[in-house]
Amino acid sequence: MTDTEPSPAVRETAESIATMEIRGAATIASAAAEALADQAAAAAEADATASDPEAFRASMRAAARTLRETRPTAVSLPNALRYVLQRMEGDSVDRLRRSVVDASEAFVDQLDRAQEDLGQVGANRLADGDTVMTHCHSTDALACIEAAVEQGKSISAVVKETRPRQQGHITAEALRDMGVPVTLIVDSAARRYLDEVDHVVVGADSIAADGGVINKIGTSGLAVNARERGVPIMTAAQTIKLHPETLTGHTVEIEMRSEEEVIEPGTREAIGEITVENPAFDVTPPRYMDAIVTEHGQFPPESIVTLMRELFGEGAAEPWAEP
Ligand SMILES: O=C(COP(=O)(O)O)[C@H](O)[C@H](O)COP(=O)(O)O
Repeated sequence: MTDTEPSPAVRETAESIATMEIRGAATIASAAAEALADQAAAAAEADATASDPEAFRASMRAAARTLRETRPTAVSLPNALRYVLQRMEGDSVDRLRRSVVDASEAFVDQLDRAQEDLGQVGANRLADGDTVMTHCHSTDALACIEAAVEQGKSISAVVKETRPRQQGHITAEALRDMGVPVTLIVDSAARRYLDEVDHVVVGADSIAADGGVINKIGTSGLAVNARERGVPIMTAAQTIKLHPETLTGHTVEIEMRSEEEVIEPGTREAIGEITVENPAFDVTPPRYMDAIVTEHGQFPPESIVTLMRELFGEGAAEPWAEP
């Protein structure tokens, strides 16, 4: 390993995030934090970095940049890197390594606890006998449904399959395994089924300072339809989904993915000059979202900026940048 080369585990994690083998904002965040702990262990043993604190720090920043560049939309990824790198301290490589490993473990613990806590808050919004509609696969959204089931409430689910990657199938299986009766539908059937639904529950990849919710493509259309049918919609999102850069006017980059996720393999030539676009996420304006459920309680989207300022101050540090 040279002084800035990422460890094999960091490269593997970055590759798995980019190819969506590791996916979903919370899962991406914990994998990134764990990869930094691995980088710290590898750098503490490598010739170039084992006895040079500055070279060790540089290798941690480089690893964070490699992870950061994988997917642009879920802010949980840079927030995880920020959390760990901001706690890197010490004047020897051994102390630096320990601080990174401790911060990584603390981050992952915090993530698990936050999800459990927000699950309780989200569950309080659900009543015995309710049917919920889901979009994509969100572990935060599932935590709300699971907590409701554990409270003894009987919950059913209508699950949108979520083209093009069909993460709805993961949700359907997870709910089935919780004992929740599941009806799987294609995305375009959502409005038809909204009349049979009491709540829509979705997750978030990022939440902007104005309360806009950035989540899997199709969330905004679902939210508008839910409002039109009078069905409440909540976003379950732990606070690592709050996007601190939006406090200073930045917008959230929407990832564009390959056309191969949309068209049948081997059909490109036959399709000819048709342009295929594949945005992975969209923005639901705050006026179409009823509540953002976090580990600190539920918020009307327009007031989330208060929590964001409290947790992140006025903006976002970039501890992975070269000094
Ligand atoms: O949009 C997605 C996943 O998109 P992708 O499959 O493209 O990563 C999820 O709703 C959020 O990431 C929240 O997930 P969680 O609640 O698990 O953090």
